[in-house]
Formats: sequence, structure tokens, C-alpha cells
Amino acid sequence: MTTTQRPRIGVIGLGSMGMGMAMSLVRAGFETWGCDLREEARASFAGAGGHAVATPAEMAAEVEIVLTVVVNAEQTRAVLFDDNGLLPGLKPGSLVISCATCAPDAVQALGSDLAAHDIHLLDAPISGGSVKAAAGQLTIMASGPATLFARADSVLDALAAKVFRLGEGLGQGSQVKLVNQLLAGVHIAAAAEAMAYGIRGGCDPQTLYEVITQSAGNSWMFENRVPHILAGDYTPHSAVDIFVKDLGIVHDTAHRDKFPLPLTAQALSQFTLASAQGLGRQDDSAVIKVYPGITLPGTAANDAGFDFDGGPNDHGGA
Ligand SMILES: NC(=O)C1=CN([C@@H]2O[C@H](COP(=O)(O)OP(=O)(O)OC[C@H]3O[C@@H](n4cnc5c(N)ncnc54)[C@H](O)[C@@H]3O)[C@@H](O)[C@H]2O)C=CC1
Ligand SMILES: O=C(O)C(=O)[C@@H](O)CO
Repeated sequence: MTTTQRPRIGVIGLGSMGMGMAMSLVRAGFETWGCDLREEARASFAGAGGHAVATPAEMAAEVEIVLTVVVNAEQTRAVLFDDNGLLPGLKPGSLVISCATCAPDAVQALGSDLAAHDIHLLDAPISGGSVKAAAGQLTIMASGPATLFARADSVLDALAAKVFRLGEGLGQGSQVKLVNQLLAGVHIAAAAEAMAYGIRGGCDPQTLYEVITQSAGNSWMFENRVPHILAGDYTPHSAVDIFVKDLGIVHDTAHRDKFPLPLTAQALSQFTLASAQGLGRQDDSAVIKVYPGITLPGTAANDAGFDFDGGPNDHGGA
């Protein structure tokens, strides 16, 4: 890359978040490569003016900065190091920006392993959901050396309304993201429980939403997720299994440090129950379906969670 040229960018993982991020980069004028296992995601991205490829290896020689927006640390390692991964094709000195929500120690280990190949890493988890990803209005909770931020600034600015620099060390961004995930998961579980309780008590769901969003019980997650419940539309913007993962990481890291997180444990249990009922790939608001004896908007009576005889209903996949 010369100083006058904009860096050529790769985005691996064109899902709920990565697709909007890759399209934001195209819109901002970056020449952008997008990679996904799913053919329909590649076709959408190619239609939006990006270069679409099926494997990371196919973009490796073309790009200087790569964002990984796959689900977890295991998938992030796979797109870098497995057969058809970015390495060994990625040029020495290139920068990888890790955006998946991962445990801080997993990001630190990734940084060490990449450094052995002369590849740099920024820890840069994201927040705001698919709508803000598509609008280039994310919050990014990043950490890493200042020299890497200088290289990444124009890219991060195209993706985010706010980029927080949380320190020089890898893992510092991810630790803050885990605090956000604790709150996000607990707030979604609480929003679902509150709506289930209100419906059971005979409240009109739409009216309940209007009252709560104008009252002290509101939260960003209540306001953002309850409309999915009201529409009876569980198309995943963020899946139930994302919170099984994220609250699992929060729970496990705290447990390792012998730090009690009783609210996190309870919320994790609710998402795990939903996943066990076959709802893992539905929108995370589907966690409301675990509550018995309520009729949710858009569903027939007794089609919402466990039947009274104790058998789980089959709501199908996403
Ligand atoms: N969905 C949301 O609202 C938010 C998600 N996040 C985090 O962002 C990350 C991505 O989440 P989502 O976009 O929701 O997940 P997603 O499941 O919608 O997207 C992941 C994409 O990665 C692709 N993929 C997986 N392995 C691959 C491989 N080897 N090669 C190429 N493509 C591969 C999948 O096909 C999928 O399209 C996760 O870590 C999540 O926790 C963070 C903030 C908000
Ligand atoms: O935006 C975030 O922050 C989130 O983690 C959620 O929207 C769901 O993963």
C-alpha cells in the first residue's frame, strides 16, 4: 500500500453484521473483498459492487487489511489458519481486525500466533446490531498499538459512529465487549420475561410496548427486540445461539476468576433452554417462547413455548 492509496480491504463472514460492514466499506469507496461459505451472501455482496470469494485464500494476495466477522474464536482461527485460510497468502505486515465476540485470552493467543507470521492484529469487537452495521454506525470497542490504529482509522471510521480506543493490549477491547454482552443478554432475557408476564396478565402487547418504552423500565434491548415479538417475526438479526455463546464466555471467564454473576447465569440458562427447544437459530427475542401458557403475537393459542402437558413445541429453525 502506498501512502496515497486507500488500503484494499477484506471482510470474512457476510452474515448479519459482516454483510452490512462490507457494504458500508464499498459505499465509503474502499475496494472490498467479501468472503462467505454461503452462496447467497456472496451473490448479494457481488451485486452491491464488492468482489465476492468463497474462501479466504482467494482474497489473501489482494488485500492489506482484513476484518474477521465470523461467529467465534474457533471460526476466526479457521479462516486464518485452516486449509484455504488467509495464511500463508496474506502479505507480511498486513493487518487483521478481529470483530467477532471472543474471550480476551483467545484474542491474545490469536495475536501471538499471527505475530509469528509477521501479521498484526487489532482487537475490535462491535456493537449496534445489523441495522447499525448496515448504516456504518456501529460502536467499536478496540484495543491495540497506536501505530495499528493509525493504519485502520479510515476503515473503522467508515464502519462506526464511535470507535473507543481501550488500550494498547489485545484483549482489552474484548473485555469491555463482554461487559456489554452481560448487559445485552440480561436485558433481552428481562425484556422477554416482562412481555411474557404482561401477556399472561392480560395486557395488550402493543400497548405494553408503548407504555414501557415511555417509562423507567425501558432498555435499548427492550425497545429494539420487542418489535420482533410484536411482529411474530423471528428472522435472526442476532440468533439465540449468539447469546448462548456470549453469556457462556462471560460466565466461564467469571467462574475461572471465582467471581459470582448470578443474573448472567440465569439469563444464560434461559437462552440455553431456548436453544435446547430448537430455537437456537431464531432471533434472540425468541427466548420469550420458553414461557408457558401465553399466546404470542403471530402464533396460535398454545403455540408459545412448552405446552401445559410439559412437552416442548416445535417452532422450527430460523
Ligand atoms: N448479530 C448481532 O446483532 C451482533 C453480532 N455480534 C458478533 O459479531 C459476530 C458475527 O455475528 P453475526 O453476523 O450475527 O453472525 P452470522 O452467523 O449472521 O454470520 C457469520 C457468517 O460467517 C460465515 N462463516 C462462518 N465460517 C466461515 C468460513 N470458514 N468462511 C467464510 N465464511 C464463514 C457464515 O456463513 C455467516 O454468514 C459474532 O461474534 C457475534 O457475536 C456483535 C454485535 C451484534
Ligand atoms: O449489538 C450488540 O452489542 C449485540 O451484542 C447484540 O445486538 C447481539 O449480539
